[in-house]
Amino acid sequence: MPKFAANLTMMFNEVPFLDRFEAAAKAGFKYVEYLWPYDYPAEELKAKLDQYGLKQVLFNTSAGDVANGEWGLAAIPNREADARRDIDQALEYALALQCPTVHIMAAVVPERENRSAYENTFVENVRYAAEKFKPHGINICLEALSPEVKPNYLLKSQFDTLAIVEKVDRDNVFVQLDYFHAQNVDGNLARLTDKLKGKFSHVQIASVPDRHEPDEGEINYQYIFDKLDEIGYDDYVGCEYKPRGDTVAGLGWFEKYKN
Ligand SMILES: O=C(O)[C@H](O)C(=O)CO
Ligand SMILES: [Mg+2]
Repeated sequence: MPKFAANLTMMFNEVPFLDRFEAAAKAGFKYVEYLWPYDYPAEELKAKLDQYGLKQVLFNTSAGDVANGEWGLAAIPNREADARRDIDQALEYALALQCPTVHIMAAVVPERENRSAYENTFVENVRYAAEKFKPHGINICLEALSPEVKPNYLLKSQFDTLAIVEKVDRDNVFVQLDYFHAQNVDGNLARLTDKLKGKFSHVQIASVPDRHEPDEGEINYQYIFDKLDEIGYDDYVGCEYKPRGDTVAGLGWFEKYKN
């Protein structure tokens, strides 16, 4: 049965971020993920995890200058120093939070830019991270984002991500399989899951088209959860969705899966 992680960036936003750990634990979650930890000292976040008996299972490297259109630095040519500083900071946080996986964000590729230069930069920066994280047993995930959410992001299809993972060729680098994006871009989710078996190590879920709870929309998540069990997937499933309304009121779907 999947191990569900509350996404504290998207869920429980009825309360301030630091109160969401308690809210998630009270709602029955044992695992959490969120996009970025860097606004808080790692010690403060670890104290919250310990206080409420939660395990951190994922966070991202920096998004960069979001106000100016950046969404990740690791693929931007000539920004390697910034990207590797962010990777080093992510390692510090992953160690402090005892977090097993870091999602390395790539970048938006502006129109008319040389796409292969971005891909090559990303491969080298991910290899740098893979080698720094390996001695600590920390994995890396790379994620495709649908153009509807993030136009011109380097990775669009799950197969773009798989191609980069294979080019990086390090055994602690995997696909982050976000079924919301996968349905928007690739579809054919059952066959896709079979094709990615063994190559993905973190899953995220949300309804399509509205990115709400997984109990609505065009994806039959019960079928997907059974599929994940069938292939022996025993990593985490991040609930990266915008609640329709009150977070707790929307957790009826979770009742039967409480870990
Ligand atoms: O947006 C997503 O689906 C990613 O998981 C993320 O955290 C940043 O793009
Ligand atoms: Mg995602």
